[in-house]
Order: sequence, then C-alpha cells, then structure tokens
Amino acid sequence: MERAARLAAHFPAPQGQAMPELEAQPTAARGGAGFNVAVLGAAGGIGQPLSLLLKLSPRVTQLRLYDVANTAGVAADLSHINTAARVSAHTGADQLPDALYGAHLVVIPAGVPRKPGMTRDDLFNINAGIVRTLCEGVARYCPTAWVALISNPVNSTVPIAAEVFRSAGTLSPGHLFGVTTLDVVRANTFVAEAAGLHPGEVNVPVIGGHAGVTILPVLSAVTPRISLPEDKARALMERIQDAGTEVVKAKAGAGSATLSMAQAAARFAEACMRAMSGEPGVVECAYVASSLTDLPYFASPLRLGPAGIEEFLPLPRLNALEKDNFERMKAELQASIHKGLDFARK
Ligand SMILES: NC(=O)c1ccc[n+]([C@@H]2O[C@H](COP(=O)([O-])OP(=O)(O)OC[C@H]3O[C@@H](n4cnc5c(N)ncnc54)[C@H](O)[C@@H]3O)[C@@H](O)[C@H]2O)c1
Ligand SMILES: O=C(O)C[C@H](O)C(=O)O
Repeated sequence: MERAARLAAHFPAPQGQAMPELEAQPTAARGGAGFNVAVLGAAGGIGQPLSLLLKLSPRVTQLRLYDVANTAGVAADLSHINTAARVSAHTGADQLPDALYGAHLVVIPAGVPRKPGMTRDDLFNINAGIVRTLCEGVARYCPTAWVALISNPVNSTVPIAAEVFRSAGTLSPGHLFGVTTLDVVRANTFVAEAAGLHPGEVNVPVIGGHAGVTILPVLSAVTPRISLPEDKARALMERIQDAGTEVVKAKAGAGSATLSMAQAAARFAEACMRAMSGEPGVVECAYVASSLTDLPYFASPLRLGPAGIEEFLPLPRLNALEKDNFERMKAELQASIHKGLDFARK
C-alpha cells in the first residue's frame, strides 16, 4: 500500500475535523497567544513530571496528554491546578489524532527505559518502532510542529524520526531535536560543584550525541572560564558521560532518570516556545541534522528562532583530551545513526 494511503488507514481523521495534510497548520510566530503542546508518553516516569512542569508554564494554553494507558488519571489530576493551560487526555492509537491535531510542539518521552546492565542501544528494538509510529502520526496530524525527542537511544531515534518525516514529505530539519539538555544540566551541576560556583551561573557546551563516549562536555569552553588539571577534567568528563548509568544503578531496576529529565525537557520546551514567540538570543544544545562535522546528526549549541534552528554556533575549540574523545565518539555515533536510518528505510 502506498505510504500516504497506509497512514490514512492507520490514523483516521480526528472527529469532526478536516485532515490537516500540509495546509495551514499553526505557524511558529505566536506572539503572546500561547502554545498547544502534546506530550506523547505522558503517563510515564518522565511524562508525568514533565506534564506538571508544562501545566505550570504560562506559555502553554493547551496541554494534550497522550499515552497507551493511564492518561485519564494524570490529566484529571493536573487539570485541577489553577493555571491557564487546558489539559486533555488521549489514550491509545485511536486518540492520537486528537492529541496531535494543531500542536505547535510535540515532546516525546514514550518508550522503555534502561535497567542496570543495559546500554541505551539495548532499547532500540522496542523504542525504534514506537518512535516511528508516533512520528507517522506527527507527519499526518501536525506536520509543522516542532518535535523534541527524548526516547532512547536518541542517537538513533532522531534519524528514524527524520526519515519518517522525509518519506511523508514533511521533513523540516530545523524543527526536529533530540533532547540532550540533561547532559548540559548535569555538566553544569558537576562543574559548579567542582569549581565552587552556583550551578545557575555555569554553562558547559555539550556536543556529539547522547550515549557514553558520544556525550562530549567541552570543559575547556565552560563559562565562566575555569581551569582544571587534566586528571580532574578527565574524571569530570567521564562522570558526565556516565551520569545516566549512575541513576540507572541507583534506581536498581526501577528505571532511569525521570525527575531531572523532566526538568531538562521542560527547559528545552520553554526554549522552543520562547524562540517560536520571537524572543531573541535563545540558545540550547540539541542533537539535530547537522553539517558541522562529518557526522550527519550531531549535538551542538544552536540559536533558535521562529523558524526553528536559525544558526549553528561554531563548535568550541577542543583541547587534546576533548579531541581524543571526539575521535573516539565518531565510530559509535556513526553506527547508531546508520542503525536508525537502516531501520527507517526498511
Ligand atoms: N534523552 C534523554 O536525556 C533521556 C533521559 C531519560 C530517559 N530517556 C528515555 O525516555 C524514555 C522514557 O523513559 P521513562 O522513564 O519515562 O519510561 P516509563 O516506562 O516510565 O514511561 C514511558 C511511557 O511511555 C509509554 N508508552 C509506551 N509505548 C507507547 C506508545 N506506543 N505510545 C505512547 N506512549 C507509549 C508508556 O505507557 C509509559 O507511560 C526511555 O526511552 C528513556 O531511556 C531519555
Ligand atoms: O541513562 C538512561 O538510560 C536515560 C537517559 O538517557 C539519561 O541520560 O539519564
């Protein structure tokens, strides 16, 4: 069956609404009008606190909560909070169209988390299919929405999402982000601890991807400038790279980072909404289609504006330790990207 027909069969039109296809979807420049945000995987460990933080955001006017189960309870609970965002629950594939229709921003934490001993890549077999199906829905029901993808392995799921959008004819690379904000949040926290600074005043650019050695915190480019002996810098870099595993081990089988991730995702969502509103100077790191290096997907600091990515900021100069890590990340990141592309193109 031709792809468009298969999508149409899989996802019926939302009740009483014309199919949006690629015609007038909400545009990015919103002024003070507020945003319609959909969270896919909203009843999960990340989804619930993330939805809480979005319910508290004055920028959000509609909050669509989608999951395969338990969405109604989460939505009922959040809907009692006296903020302006209207909360709705959408459960199961039949209700995905209503969750997505008209969304400006779609945040996706749907999928399984790691248990001790697993790598993020071990999640691929389950999460790749989940991400593909949800992105097919995005392509059909809110093709101009910005998409912030949290589901692991991010190094592969972002290329999968891009291929879904490419074959649906809706790909806008400047609107598709793998969320790596948690790496930045962790790096800022750990560097502040080591340097005796307030975490809020530290900014560490984190480049590459989101797994082990592909996470490259550029400690030589921290602001404010700090000077670290190489052994300390190496130890800090490794702690940042292994921070997800630190949480997985501490949770001992009960999942991976959820609360810090929810905060990081809410920060990234706020950045997207600020940029869509035309606020100048919005800069965040994220994992996106990129030509800054030989790798087709790469995380780096981006300046965001109403049209999405407006500028790839130049990569910071790397010192010897960072250059060595950069060389070591290449093969792993390339393999993860190809794995995602191969899956999506099958
Ligand atoms: N990018 C990052 O920095 C980062 C950080 C932490 C976790 N993660 C990843 O986020 C994902 C979710 O983690 P979690 O702790 O919230 O897991 P969780 O199991 O607590 O929640 C996942 C939710 O997804 C839902 N879900 C499953 N299949 C779905 C589908 N087809 N459609 C919609 N919803 C579906 C589940 O019902 C569940 O509510 C994992 O893949 C994890 O590895 C990424
Ligand atoms: O470590 C994980 O599996 C979850 C997430 O990618 C993280 O960095 O915390």
